[in-house]
Amino acid sequence: MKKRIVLLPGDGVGQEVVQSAREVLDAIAEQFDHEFSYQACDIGGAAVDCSGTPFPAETEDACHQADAILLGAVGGPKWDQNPSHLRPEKGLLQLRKSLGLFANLRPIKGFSQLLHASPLKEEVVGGSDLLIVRELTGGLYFGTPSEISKDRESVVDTLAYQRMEIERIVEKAFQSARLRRKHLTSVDKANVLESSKLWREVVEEKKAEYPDVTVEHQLVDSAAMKLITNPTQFDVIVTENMFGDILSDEASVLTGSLGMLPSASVRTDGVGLYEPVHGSAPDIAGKGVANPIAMILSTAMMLRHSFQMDEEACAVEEAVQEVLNFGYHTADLHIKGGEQVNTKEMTRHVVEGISSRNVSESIMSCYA
Ligand SMILES: NC(=O)C1=CN([C@@H]2O[C@H](COP(=O)(O)OP(=O)(O)OC[C@H]3O[C@@H](n4cnc5c(N)ncnc54)[C@H](O)[C@@H]3O)[C@@H](O)[C@H]2O)C=CC1
Ligand SMILES: CC(C)CC(=O)C(=O)O
Ligand SMILES: [Mg+2]
Repeated sequence: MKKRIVLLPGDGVGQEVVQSAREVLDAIAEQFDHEFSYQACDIGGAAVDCSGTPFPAETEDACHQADAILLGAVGGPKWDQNPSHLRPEKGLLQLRKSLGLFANLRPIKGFSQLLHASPLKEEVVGGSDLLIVRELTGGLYFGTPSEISKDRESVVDTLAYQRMEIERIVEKAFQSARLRRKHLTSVDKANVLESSKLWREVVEEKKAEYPDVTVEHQLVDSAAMKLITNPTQFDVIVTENMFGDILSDEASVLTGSLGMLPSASVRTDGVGLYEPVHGSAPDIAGKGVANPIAMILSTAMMLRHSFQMDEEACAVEEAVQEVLNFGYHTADLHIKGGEQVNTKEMTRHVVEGISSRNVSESIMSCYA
């Protein structure tokens, strides 16, 4: 199969982990006889430096024509003082909005080898397997007005949602729950926010269409606590943009590292954007030590969701599983008796796992 993939490395460790994704895709193409063509484009701080904007028109055009997009991360201290329209993060928000990618799927499933890599007790973390369905193109990150007064004495951000925006993400979450353990937790702040009251109302209306799915509502503050004290109570969590952003970084603790969490940003049909949950990690950028697994698992999500390449996605996930079985891990993790490796070595081990695989092997496990 022929596929056009746009690569958006962005900034910091984004550059390093997108290179890993490309090597993994090359191995998949060779093993399964596909033809992947790549177009690398600028976004974020790199684009501000080259073109004076975090989301150049050429990048936007390329993304609209692609079969799928892989993004590393954007941002870093170099651009922290930029005015808001020249912030790298703005480029990513514009990309998501331009493509209408309203649903961000963030699976959180720990690997058994990494149970003790979490600071939480093994008996708490064990068996946790959840999916955060985060609304991605509305809420506080997109509301207007969003401005600071000239005298810098007052500031406003706006949390706005249209009913339609809530309905479509809630539907996506119900559909996802149907394919999993059929339990949906809607997380909001309905004791205070009008947007959350409408959110809760929409969930209540929609649940009649999904009688096989059990539904509960939780307030975001206590949900944040339960996520790390009793994570196995969750199957699918649906929530608005900023709550989902924060809860998913928190949930990464269950897996041992933020460097383990993949994501897919999708709409009802069409192109998808696949991006790790983590950011540009300026504290380790350029050192070659970043964990590439979040990006590699995002690549597996791309194969499955955008290209319907289930076996190929499983091959990537199984190779990651195998590498961890051998005890290889990057510096953000620890495996008892294992060996610490850098980004390139980790990637090479995953690539070797894919290349040495017998294509007729049965599918052992699928990550998401
Ligand atoms: N999707 C994106 O492009 C995102 C961009 N950002 C941007 O990234 C920059 C840094 O933000 P932070 O709050 O520091 O969050 P971050 O996610 O970049 O890093 C948080 C911590 O996790 C570690 N970490 C992250 N990814 C890792 C990986 N692959 N391997 C090993 N360790 C990893 C980092 O070293 C750091 O200690 C900011 O400019 C922020 O706006 C933040 C989140 C998402
Ligand atoms: C630009 C930010 C909203 C990126 C981020 O933290 C995320 O999407 O998780
Ligand atoms: Mg985030």
